[in-house]
Amino acid sequence: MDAKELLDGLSSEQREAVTCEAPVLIVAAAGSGKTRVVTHRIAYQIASRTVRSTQTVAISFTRAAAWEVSRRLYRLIDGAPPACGTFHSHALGLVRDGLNMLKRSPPRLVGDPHTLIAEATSRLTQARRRAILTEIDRLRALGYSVAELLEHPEAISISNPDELVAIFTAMERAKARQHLMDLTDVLRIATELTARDDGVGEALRLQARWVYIDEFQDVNPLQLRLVQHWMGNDLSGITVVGDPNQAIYGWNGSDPDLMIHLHERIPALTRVTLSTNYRSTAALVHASSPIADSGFVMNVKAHRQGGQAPQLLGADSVQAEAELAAHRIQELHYRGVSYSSMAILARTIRQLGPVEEALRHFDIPHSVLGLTPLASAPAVIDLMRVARAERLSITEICDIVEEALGTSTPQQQTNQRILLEVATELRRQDPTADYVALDDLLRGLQVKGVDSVSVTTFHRAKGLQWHHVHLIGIGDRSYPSRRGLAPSALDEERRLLYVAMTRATDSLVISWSKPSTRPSALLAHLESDEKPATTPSVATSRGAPSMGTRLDRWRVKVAQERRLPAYLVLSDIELRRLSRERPSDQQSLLKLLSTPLLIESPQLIERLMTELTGTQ
Ligand SMILES: Nc1ncnc2c1ncn2[C@@H]1O[C@H](COP(=O)(O)OP(=O)(O)OP(=O)(O)O)[C@@H](O)[C@H]1O
Repeated sequence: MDAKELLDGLSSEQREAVTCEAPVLIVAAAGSGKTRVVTHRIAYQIASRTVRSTQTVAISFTRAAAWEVSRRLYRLIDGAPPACGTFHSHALGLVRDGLNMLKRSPPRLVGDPHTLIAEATSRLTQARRRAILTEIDRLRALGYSVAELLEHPEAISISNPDELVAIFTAMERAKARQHLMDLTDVLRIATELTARDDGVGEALRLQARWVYIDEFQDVNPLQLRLVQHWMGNDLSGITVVGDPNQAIYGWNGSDPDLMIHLHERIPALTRVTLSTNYRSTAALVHASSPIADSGFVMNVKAHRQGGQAPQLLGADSVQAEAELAAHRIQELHYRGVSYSSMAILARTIRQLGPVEEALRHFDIPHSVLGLTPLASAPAVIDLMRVARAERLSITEICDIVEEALGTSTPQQQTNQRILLEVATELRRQDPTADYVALDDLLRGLQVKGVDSVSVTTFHRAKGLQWHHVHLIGIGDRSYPSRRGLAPSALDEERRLLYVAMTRATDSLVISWSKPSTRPSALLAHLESDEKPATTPSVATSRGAPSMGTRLDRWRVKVAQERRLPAYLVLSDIELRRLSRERPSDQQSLLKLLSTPLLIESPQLIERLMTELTGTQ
């Protein structure tokens, strides 16, 4: 595409973000088209010869995001696109190239360095061990070495810092002894190599004259330091895009202040704001915006007008809440909504269990934690099983997929081709990748053409969107969790809820279950806008269950007897109608029903009547 074409279809603020001169900070609201802007900006600058592709680097936060950027650039750029990858994949490339030039072999990569210090931590309780290791990870992400910590023990934020330093030292020694490096070391070694005052450093620095970083709010000091050295301490060619309101990786040392105060490091920085949300209806933007306010006011505007405010629902138990979500999904699907345009999101992986169970119970196709139908397609499962069993490298995987393509059915080939495309791109980004990295990438990918509900965590939902989203576990007693009560952690939980709420394009349900009796305090502004809805699963506060709860239990019982989804026995709409109208005879009951199963079964009508009138 030529430079002019690349501006087609962009709003005026997006055009400004694409065309303005670097260095630039693009502050982008949720749903404001960050990926479109980043990819069009890179392509535009290459097409207008402002930057050279070979000296350009695009950095994303996840493999899935890097893959998406790379995929789009292939379509937008005539010729070879620039290097796209995550911080770690770029850093691995630098370590490999740099050490190669120095004729040294790179240390072997170890996934989890904590496994190396089992002995040094064996006396500790589980909780203390976890606290120390988490704190070591945080300090390392901030760039601290053992020597630096000895000079600045005040940086350690847990009790008995000497114990932490001793364990940190043991970990570093174990890695050195076995010639190992972990992912944090990869960033550190890459930084040292790029900072070298010799031909090696010079050659590496040539790669990064222009750098584009997406999701900049999640950058930690170690990552920023790498970029700074890689660019030869000249940040004039940098473009960063992000939203401080979506910073959710504090545990990894990331700090939205790095973005908010970037102009202090780069005085020539131009700031462009993308304040229009193209994703969500005005009602949803209105509902999520107050949560976003973290001293970084953005005044988000909605491109789409109208819409419904989020629905607030309470349930009796975690299981009832999960069933509620499943019912709603089934009902929407019944009305023609595709499964893949719906998602159920939770704060923690643990909360997804009951949801998965409820969806399985109702035979609703779903993908948990982004394990997409591509990853679960039989042809892909078979190949990945071989890859895992034989611990194949990415090159070997590409070979076996290519081989399999020759003998597969056309149906198998569709998924295998996508797999090959993904594996080939991963090999290009990171030739040292293996089956673990590919597995990881496949989990994060949304594949078109297969219909299933996404069930995932708030963290993993970042950057994605669905038409209808249901957030579970957002009650006054459960969100934020007790762990989130320190002021900085509380801020992060608030931002996390903001990320989750802004994933919905059209409708959003927010639910909770006992012991919570109302929505999280973070949603107080919604409660005053709209009285929380009562739901089929809500029980009265004390004593006898409400009519809604009784009818819901009744339909679940009948559904189980007949091995049917509950919505086919009695839909949510009918259930609410019956709770409200309370018909006292069969004739008025029949007028309120539309589900064929009930209408055609005198026996069920009689049982339902008994339930409604409370006679046993
Ligand atoms: N100029 C535009 N006109 C119409 N739709 C647009 C425009 N720009 C972006 N969109 C649409 O808005 C939606 C959100 O875009 P995108 O996912 O890139 O947002 P984002 O800024 O990355 O959001 P988030 O940070 O919340 O993940 C997408 O459906 C995209 O196609």
